[in-house]
Amino acid sequence: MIEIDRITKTYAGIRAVDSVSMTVETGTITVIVGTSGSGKTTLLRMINRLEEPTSGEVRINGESTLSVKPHILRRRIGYAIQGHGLFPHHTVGRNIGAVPQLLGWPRDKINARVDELLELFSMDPAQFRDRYPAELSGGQQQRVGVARALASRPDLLLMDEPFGALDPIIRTRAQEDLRRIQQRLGSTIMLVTHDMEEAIRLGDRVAVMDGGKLVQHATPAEIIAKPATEFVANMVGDVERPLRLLSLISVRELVEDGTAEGDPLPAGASLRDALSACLWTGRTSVPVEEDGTPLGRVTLDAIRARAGQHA
Ligand SMILES: Nc1ncnc2c1ncn2[C@@H]1O[C@H](COP(=O)(O)OP(=O)(O)OP(=O)(O)O)[C@@H](O)[C@H]1O
Repeated sequence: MIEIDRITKTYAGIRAVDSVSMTVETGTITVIVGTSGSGKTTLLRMINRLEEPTSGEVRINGESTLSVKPHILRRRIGYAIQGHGLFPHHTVGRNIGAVPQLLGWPRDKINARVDELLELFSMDPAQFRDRYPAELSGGQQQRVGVARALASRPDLLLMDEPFGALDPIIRTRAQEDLRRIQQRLGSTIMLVTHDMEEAIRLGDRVAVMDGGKLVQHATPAEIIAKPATEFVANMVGDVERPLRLLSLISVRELVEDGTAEGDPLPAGASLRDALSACLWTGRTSVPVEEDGTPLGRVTLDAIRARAGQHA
């Protein structure tokens, strides 16, 4: 568990981060979202002490980060940034193995870990392990950057706009990969973005920053349905709120008996996907299946009623 306790950073009398407190549960993703200059990066960098707090503290599993030397702390906390920051003259394998090597892991264990991570990121180890960063696509470099940050199984992974440089399609894939890998490894992640869409898609919790203050810290569904301030409501975008809400609810929740025409949707698809399928086909319902077995259908009326309930 990560406890952030009234952490504050003042630059020349201005509070870049103003008494922010929050608790992050182990094995979850917290996304910090806010406009430019709201203090997101400063908050993140105080956690691994790349910035020293003016006041307040951070505790990781009960231990204050102030009681650990910063360079030791940073070996225990992964850090991935936009543009990945890979060492250009080191191979992919050496890049990923950098922190385990610093920690003195035996070579066999490092090699096994490098291959395990490459496989997790769908990159064939035999093909990629000995390449240099310049021989990879932008999306592959980004994956290697995240793999490197995860290599020593850190207590916490901090990510600052990790997908900022990726085009929209690769970005969506990178987000899905991160979710899958986080669930597989049980990692605890804090990720900064200015993109509410990304926050809602990735976060177990979303922390919204405005002018250095934490204005709301809640689940994506709560953020959408009950924005704490006008600023949060604006960030979510009033017009898109029903659609965002539908994207968080699975078709399984609204499936009913009966048949429908057209290609079936998997039960894990979102109501937004179901709405899209209805609009695209001009039909008022869509069939639903699970592992090839028909489950029933979901209707446009049911989707409309659910969107109107505001979670
Ligand atoms: N080293 C510094 N010296 C003085 N002011 C700083 C310093 N670093 C950040 N600030 C100020 O602190 C505030 C918060 O900056 P921060 O980088 O944390 O915001 P952010 O939300 O991450 O923004 P962005 O999305 O643009 O990166 C800004 O007003 C910034 O100008």
